[in-house]
Amino acid sequence: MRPFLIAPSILSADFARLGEDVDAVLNAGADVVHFDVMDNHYVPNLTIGPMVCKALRDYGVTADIDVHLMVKPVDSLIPDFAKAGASIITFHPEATEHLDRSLQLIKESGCKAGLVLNPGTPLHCLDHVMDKLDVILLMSVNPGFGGQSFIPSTLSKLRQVRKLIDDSGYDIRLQVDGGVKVDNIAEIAAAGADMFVAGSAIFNQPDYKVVIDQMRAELASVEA
Ligand SMILES: O=C(CO)[C@@H](O)[C@H](O)COP(=O)(O)O
Ligand SMILES: [Fe+2]
Repeated sequence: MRPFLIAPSILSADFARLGEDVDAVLNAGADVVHFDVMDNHYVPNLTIGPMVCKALRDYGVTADIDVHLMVKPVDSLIPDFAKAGASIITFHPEATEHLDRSLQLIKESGCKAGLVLNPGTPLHCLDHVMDKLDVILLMSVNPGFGGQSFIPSTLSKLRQVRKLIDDSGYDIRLQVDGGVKVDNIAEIAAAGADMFVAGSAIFNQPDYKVVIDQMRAELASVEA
């Protein structure tokens, strides 16, 4: 399996000093910035858009920015986020009329593309698009809010998707998002995830490096 990636969700960052907080978490050892976009329509919460992504780039953030779109419809925002500096764009299949077209739009915009499956979303929507995916994101909470508890049935879903990816032969990351903490990250990795979104577990602690180091130590026990 490829190296594990830790992607702090900036939903739990300090928005009043976002650039500094993102720098701090990257300097503490995070790999990727997870950027949650909510529209108060597809999910019952409202967050940030392409201007904030561009602002982070202008501030000097060079790490990959992983844009998790929780918006409906998705297509019109894809070029806007690509221009704003997104590296990866993921969206939920329920939020678009044309799954394949939305994936193609992301690829054409020069970004990596991913699908996000909610806890209750079946796996069959992956069937005919595996060749267009760089990331499959399994939500381990229902989308809309940080700070929720990990839904345990995600573990068996992760095992199923890990097998699908391995059997497909495609180079696809398996990301998990929601309720990821130091005390469950090893179990989640053992089930097949290789990219871990964590918001409250990191940003609600005074020292980000301590948490990220603890997460890496847990992950090392799985790699061994
Ligand atoms: O997409 C979402 C929520 O919809 C996530 O990215 C959360 O922001 C993760 O937060 P924690 O569960 O880690 O606090
Ligand atoms: Fe997210």
